[in-house]
Amino acid sequence: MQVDLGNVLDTASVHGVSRDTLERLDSRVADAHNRIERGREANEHGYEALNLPRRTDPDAIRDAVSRFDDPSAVVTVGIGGSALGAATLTESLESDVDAYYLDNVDPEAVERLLDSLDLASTVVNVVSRSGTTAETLANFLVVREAMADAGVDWADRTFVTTGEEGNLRDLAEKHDLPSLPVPDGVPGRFSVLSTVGLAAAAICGHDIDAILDGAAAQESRLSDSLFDSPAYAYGAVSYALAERGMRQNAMMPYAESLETFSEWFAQLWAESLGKDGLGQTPLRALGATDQHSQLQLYRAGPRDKLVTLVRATDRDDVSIPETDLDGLAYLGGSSLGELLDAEFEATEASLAAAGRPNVRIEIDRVDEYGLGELLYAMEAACVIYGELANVDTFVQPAVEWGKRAARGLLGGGDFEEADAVAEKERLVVE
Ligand SMILES: O=P(O)(O)OC[C@H]1O[C@](O)(CO)[C@@H](O)[C@@H]1O
Repeated sequence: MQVDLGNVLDTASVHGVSRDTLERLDSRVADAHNRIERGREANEHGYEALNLPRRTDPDAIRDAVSRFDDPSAVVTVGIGGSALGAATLTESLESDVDAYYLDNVDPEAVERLLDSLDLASTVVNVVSRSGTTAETLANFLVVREAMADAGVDWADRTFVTTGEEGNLRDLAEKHDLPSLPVPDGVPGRFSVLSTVGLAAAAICGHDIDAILDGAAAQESRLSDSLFDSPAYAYGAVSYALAERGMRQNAMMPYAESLETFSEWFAQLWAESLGKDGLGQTPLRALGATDQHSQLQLYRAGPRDKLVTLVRATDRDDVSIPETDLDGLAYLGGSSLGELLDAEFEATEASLAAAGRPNVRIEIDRVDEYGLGELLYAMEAACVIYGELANVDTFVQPAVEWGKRAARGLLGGGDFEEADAVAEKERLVVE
């Protein structure tokens, strides 16, 4: 994996950073790295996430899911970091096992999925660190009833990934369900390289050792200089640009298989860095498609965005047939991969020509190793950004208000937040 910072330098973009600025920033990176290393060595909450490549036990994960012989599908019932990491892995890699995610409570979508499944050959993986998340538990109760209605012994097709306490742990113990622990000290958005993200990947037959090997490769690159660590280079430069007004970061992978990665990145970046009025808003984009929908804004809209362009340098390819159609001969005999690369490089240069900062991230292939590298590097980038911004990267207190309001609206307790919902200001136009 490599990161190319060329187009964020002040020689390439307005609001860019000078090499002198990067050198000064590097001394702050050294301090932040030392703080991170102390946190890792002490297994401190959050920093522990960066120890996962060495701490996660792939054999324990494989053993736990080995009981489910030859499933046709796996449904992960979870939300946020309890679903997005697994989804990123399974939707980036090919498998004979269909992987689905119930990470919302849209009744039509839940019903449509359950109606489509052969529940007798489906594995259900219920994932919740807290074991109390309303959406996850509600969906599990619906799935359990659907399995019972289908004459399927739900306890025989279900395993649970959860903390040591909470409703889900109680349920697992009550019904003697197979379960996997969630790692202590690792917030959900940082847990993809643990049981939380790797169990579904293992059920789908993916090489979870290679995922961890890729992550370990990026772990080995963490250093006291951003010039020696792709992860720290990306995180530090993202921070420096946010300080210069680039308060949005468009994550734009040029690979359909990385579309869900952008969703995972969005939670990681938003929930970690959106604190104390600070943060950098992650935008989800996909190349080359969003050149035809969002590039106009990125290139000619407000000068408030960093664009992160991601691609694999090696991929399977499809030839474009020769053609005698006027004006299209230049495409004939080329390939879709060559066209995708040309679009990537043209978009990169187009942004630079308009003085719009952009970073290039390249992995070799979208395979288990490459995904492990990319995911670990983004987590480490997020951690160093949080240290430089001096925010508490590993908590998410702002999400609790809405949870209390929703629970109160459903009669789950007396919460003043629910009262506030009833007092909404109204100006209705029909
Ligand atoms: O794994 P849990 O405890 O169900 O939480 C799911 C998600 O909800 C959040 O706690 C936010 O509400 C995320 O940080 C987390 O990934």
